[in-house]
Amino acid sequence: MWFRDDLRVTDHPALDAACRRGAVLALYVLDQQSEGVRPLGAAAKWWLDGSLRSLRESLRELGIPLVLRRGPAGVVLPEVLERTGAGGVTWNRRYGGPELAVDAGVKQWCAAHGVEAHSFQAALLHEPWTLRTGAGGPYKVFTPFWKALRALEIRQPLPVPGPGRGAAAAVTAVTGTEDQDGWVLVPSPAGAAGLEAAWTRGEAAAWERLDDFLDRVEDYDEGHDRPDRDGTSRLSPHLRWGEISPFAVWDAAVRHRSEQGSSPGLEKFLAELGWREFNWHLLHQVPDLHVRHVRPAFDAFPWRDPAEAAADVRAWQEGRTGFPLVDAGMRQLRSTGWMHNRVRMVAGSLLTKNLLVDWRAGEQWFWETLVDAEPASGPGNWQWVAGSGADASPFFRIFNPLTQGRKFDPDARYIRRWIPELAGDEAVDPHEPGLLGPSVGYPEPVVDLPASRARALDAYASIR
Ligand SMILES: Cc1cc2nc3c(=O)[nH]c(=O)nc-3n(C[C@H](O)[C@H](O)[C@H](O)COP(=O)(O)OP(=O)(O)OC[C@H]3O[C@@H](n4cnc5c(N)ncnc54)[C@H](O)[C@@H]3O)c2cc1C
Repeated sequence: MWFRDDLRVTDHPALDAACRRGAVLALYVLDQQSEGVRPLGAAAKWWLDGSLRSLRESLRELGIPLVLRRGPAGVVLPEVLERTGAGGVTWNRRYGGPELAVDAGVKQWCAAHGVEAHSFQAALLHEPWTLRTGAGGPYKVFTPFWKALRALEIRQPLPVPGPGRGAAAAVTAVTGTEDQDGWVLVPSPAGAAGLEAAWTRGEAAAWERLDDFLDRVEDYDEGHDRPDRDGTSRLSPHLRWGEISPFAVWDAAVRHRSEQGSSPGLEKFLAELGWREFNWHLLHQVPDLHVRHVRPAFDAFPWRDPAEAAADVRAWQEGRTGFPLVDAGMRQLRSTGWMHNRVRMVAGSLLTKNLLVDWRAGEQWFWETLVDAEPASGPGNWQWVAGSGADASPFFRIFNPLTQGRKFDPDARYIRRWIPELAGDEAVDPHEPGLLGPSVGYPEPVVDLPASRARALDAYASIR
């Protein structure tokens, strides 16, 4: 059984199928080499490290050994299958272009060598090729996509397989496993202190978070846009790593609804799961979504020259733009590997519109620093923010980061939490940083908002 972005034992169709068939060996391949597969960012590696350790424990309880290997999966899989003499291999499907190519290669090898290969749907509520518009094409607009998705049946999650299906120790010995410590997924444990403080990785933690969130899902409608509150589920890294399946989340939410009654909060939450699906379906249509514009007109967009914009990009990365909501978010990101969705949108708008920096630079930074970084919702949302994506926010919708701060962090609790320079004097309004001057040690704004807004609109006019 080949584990990938599905580091769990509950609702795991590939594990379930393998256990029904015979003795099971679990394999995880750290593949940073196959063509086109994007090497993981630092925060993602940190998450993977803990998640794999947690998975190993869950599998141990089932008596299933976990073998760890590194290298191109198209080479490692055949080698492991040959060494063990396995009659079959199962996995849950992935949807990124390079990953699909790797999986197709392994399937081909299996067919040529008399090894059965079976893949399963586990990461998405519906396969990207099953949802089609009336004209037969893929959806490019969220609302009809969501309507179509909801009209189809969603299967029930599977239980954890029964114990006693693990392969014999001799099989593991012949395969050879690598030592996870040797992978050095976390080069600087001290540097990961903020991540450690913010998260518990693994399947049990994912379920705990879901249960805790559903107790307050009724507040989600009002609270989901407020970074100063604990108003969202924070399930994104658990979903990213497949520690919990979307089927399990959906099922729990729907059961909550039948017990407690419907609420706008719960419906909004289900719709966010819909946005996750929408982005994965989009990735299936545009496999190089992290570099290719969904709207080709943006290929001619006059982004600023990277060398000229470098200092501004650094200020943005380090949370020193002089716009408190954005800086609070960028500092939250650096410290915890996560940022509130509203702040992601405002930070993205400042970078791509006021600073006129190519969204791909922002996406790359998020890829490096987010614990939930993934190839669909990352680029999909960046293109949404930049205006180049499917069903995107129009380019001329340029957030004012100061107004956004006042609206969504009215008491400046979020800002004060992440920007100590602005936390000291209660009499000072952190939403007006320009008035504070450098005396508090907080930078002046990197751009003039009205002038940069006008520059962005001119740039957009040039490609229309
Ligand atoms: C510029 C930008 C980059 C982003 N990059 C990523 C990314 O790399 N990975 C990622 O998972 N999300 C990304 N998002 C979407 C969103 O910000 C996060 O999914 C959300 O903040 C996660 O917090 P949560 O789990 O508390 O979400 P909740 O509000 O509790 O939502 C529940 C789940 O729905 C899904 N979801 C919610 N909003 C979105 C959305 N806009 N798009 C897709 N799925 C969504 C997530 O799986 C999330 O866990 C990005 C958004 C922006 C604006």
